[in-house]
Amino acid sequence: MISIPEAQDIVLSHTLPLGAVTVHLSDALGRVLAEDVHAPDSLPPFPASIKDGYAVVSSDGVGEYPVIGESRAGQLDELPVRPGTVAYITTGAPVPPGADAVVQVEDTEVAPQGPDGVRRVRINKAAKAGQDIRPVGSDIAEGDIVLRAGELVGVAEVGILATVGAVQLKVHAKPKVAVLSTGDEVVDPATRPLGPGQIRDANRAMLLAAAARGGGGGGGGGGGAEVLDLGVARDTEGHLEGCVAAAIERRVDVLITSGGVSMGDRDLVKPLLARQGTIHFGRVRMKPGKPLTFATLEIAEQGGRQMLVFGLPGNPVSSFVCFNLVVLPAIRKMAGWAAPELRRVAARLTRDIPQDPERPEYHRATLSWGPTPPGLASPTNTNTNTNTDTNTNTTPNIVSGEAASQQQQQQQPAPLDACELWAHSTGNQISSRLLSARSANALLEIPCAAGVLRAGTLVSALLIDDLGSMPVPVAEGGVAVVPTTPGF
Ligand SMILES: Nc1nc2c(c(=O)[nH]1)N[C@H]1C(S)=C(S)[C@@H](COP(=O)(O)OP(=O)(O)OC[C@H]3O[C@@H](n4cnc5c(N)ncnc54)[C@H](O)[C@@H]3O)O[C@H]1N2
Ligand code: MOO
Repeated sequence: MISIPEAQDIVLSHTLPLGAVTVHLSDALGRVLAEDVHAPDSLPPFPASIKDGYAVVSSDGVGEYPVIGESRAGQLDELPVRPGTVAYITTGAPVPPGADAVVQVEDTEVAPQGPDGVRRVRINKAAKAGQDIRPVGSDIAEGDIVLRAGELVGVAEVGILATVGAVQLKVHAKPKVAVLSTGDEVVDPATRPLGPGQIRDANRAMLLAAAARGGGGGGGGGGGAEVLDLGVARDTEGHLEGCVAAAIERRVDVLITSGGVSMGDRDLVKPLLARQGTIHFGRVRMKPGKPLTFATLEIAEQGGRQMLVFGLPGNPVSSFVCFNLVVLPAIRKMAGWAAPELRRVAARLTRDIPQDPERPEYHRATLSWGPTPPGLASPTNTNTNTNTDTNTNTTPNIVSGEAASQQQQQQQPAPLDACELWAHSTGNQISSRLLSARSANALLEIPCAAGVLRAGTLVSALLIDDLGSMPVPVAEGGVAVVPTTPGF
């Protein structure tokens, strides 16, 4: 059996970024740019006022001046401001020729009109040359590369692209991903009541959602695959073969199957893949997901193009974990991500976690950031320890209820450096229990050993969702205990 890092390397070595396609700006979110984007002009394109006030000649200083005109945003007035005069100006408007500073309206007062009927203003504070003016190109200079090929388009990037007028963009194509469930017991989610021996198909809906979401940031926003639902293959060679043929015919880049990859006499996926292509691995040292299978099919009748096939184990949690660990990085690489691997952070366990003596485990957990949760003493070590014994370095003091509440009161407000990421286990980790993936934003990397990792131990965690929706720790009484920068 190979390890997960080996499996990931094999998968990525068979995965190539897809070619470029042109999309409209409105479809760019979550995509990876396939070319550099230049600014065709400067921003601001003219010297622009930062304030509502008066455009002045700075050397004039404090005094009363006639207001010889107005410059408003969107209206270019060519009136020159000569020494001894000022012009009214609004935020974002072009600074008229002759003026070299802006005095905000708060530093002025209306003065009595002159005998000529011209409005006058008193400037109460002398301005320095350049004050409250954004020079031409100070935000973006003409010709600047504002985004580079390989960059992921997020929300701010959409704004940047719009700013420079890039409405047609070259991005990497989205991979086409087909999802197929297998098994005679697996029936449509709409089935009610279930017949004897039946279970509803959880994997297909879940894997379609996971592939469509991709990895451009939790909660959607593109970046995922174009998905195709292939339904459920019955446990016959003929039907399974027909479903794989449908994936080929639809020219998908990736086929994800679930179920039928372990050792049963109806586990037909591996033999079929072996007949039609090359199986690169069929068992991985991991929990859950041991029978994870990866194959490539070369489609002769389609110019020898390659289709990746991931045979995920049928247990829903195994499918979920395997998708994140090996399929998602492949989808990301196809979509142009330069670093498609899951991101790793460190987090401390909030409770003891038993280890598996045979396989390293990807333990589903919800990470949250904050001070030490009630009941755990402040961490004193940064040691990841796999021993079974009660090592004092990794075993926090569990404080009494009263002491815990005193500690909680003292945590108002907690210092920033007393906060860190905490990993809350999702409970029973059996691979059939999909509720163990509920609200999980990380897979904890629990080493293979005959022991227990104690509460307070620091472990590595792979992010499978963004942290923007992580839970907010609250102290007893409902008070938020997440601190801010001192003085904020
Ligand atoms: N003799 C052995 N048996 C098993 C081994 C082994 O090494 N030796 N490995 C076990 C492990 S680990 C896993 S994981 C499973 C994976 O088995 P399969 O991929 O062949 O999956 P199935 O047998 O088809 O189904 C397993 C389980 O999941 C349910 N299932 C399947 N598809 C779906 C679906 N779309 N939605 C919801 N649930 C689904 C299915 O009913 C089974 O309960 O094999 C072990 N066996
Ligand atoms: O690997 Mo299986 O996914 O343990 O249940």
